[in-house]
Amino acid sequence: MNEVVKLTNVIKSFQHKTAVNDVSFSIGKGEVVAILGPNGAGKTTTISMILGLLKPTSGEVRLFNREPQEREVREKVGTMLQEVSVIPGLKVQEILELISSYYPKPLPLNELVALTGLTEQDLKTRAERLSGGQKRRLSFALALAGDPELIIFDEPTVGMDITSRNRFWNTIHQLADQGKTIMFSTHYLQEADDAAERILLFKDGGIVADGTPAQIKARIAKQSVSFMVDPAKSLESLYQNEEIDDIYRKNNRVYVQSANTDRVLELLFQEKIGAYDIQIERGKLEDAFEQLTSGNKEAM
Ligand SMILES: Nc1ncnc2c1ncn2[C@@H]1O[C@H](COP(=O)(O)OP(=O)(O)OP(=O)(O)O)[C@@H](O)[C@H]1O
Repeated sequence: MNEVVKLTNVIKSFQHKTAVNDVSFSIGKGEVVAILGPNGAGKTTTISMILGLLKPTSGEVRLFNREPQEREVREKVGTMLQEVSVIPGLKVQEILELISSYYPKPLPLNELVALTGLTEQDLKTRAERLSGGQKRRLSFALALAGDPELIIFDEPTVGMDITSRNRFWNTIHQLADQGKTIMFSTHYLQEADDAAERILLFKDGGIVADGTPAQIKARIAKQSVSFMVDPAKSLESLYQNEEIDDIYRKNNRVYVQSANTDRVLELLFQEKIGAYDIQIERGKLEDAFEQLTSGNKEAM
């Protein structure tokens, strides 16, 4: 495989915290990959190491089979981070021309404008007068200025309105069609599902699932039987059953996940659990995601 990004047993510890704990994965040319996970899962730390902004405590990060800090590697990588900083005193067009001049094969200005939705007016505006949304467009244009082969975004759509969001993802798909490799982090399962062809699901500094959105959904959107029950009632006998994948409580209901819901119903009556208001449901994706990333009986 033509590997663009490769992490091998990467650990990053800060003084009192292991932010990334033994992560390994590789990403091939042309893949669009979402790093998905809740707050503090280690997404930004992982991205910072891929960009060469942080060094791993141990393990190895390689981009194009080289060190992330090498100049020739950095020229092939475009990024838009959470913090957007701009150069005050210069107009948008001047900033773009300046940054483009550092790259060996920059994209022409008109292409940058077409890809990012910058307007004629934006180009003439001084950086310090840009609105939040305009700053983001500039930052997106700067990420693409060097016509990068690998593009990395940390939570790119935070603060974007729906129109900007749609435009952003359309452009990403266009870039993916050109064979660019794209990584982005997000909190939102829906966004990862819509935009990525592969999801790396992070939790507590590790990867708990790696697959296509369809595979991840198939694994987490399991069928379940839900019911109300006296909270004092022990569910121990259910926990011991092999056909049951997981049991959790949400909004006073108990959810029992299993591929065999008929068997769960049988057990409920056999074991005299005292369940009432019983429902059989196909797990909702968002619920399953929440459950998966909030620490339950079984991780994937
Ligand atoms: N410089 C640092 N010093 C100490 N701890 C840190 C540092 N950077 C990150 N951490 C901790 O490492 C863990 C992972 O943080 P990280 O920012 O990578 O998570 P994240 O998945 O990007 O979260 P979010 O979605 O909130 O941005 C967190 O517990 C965070 O507090």
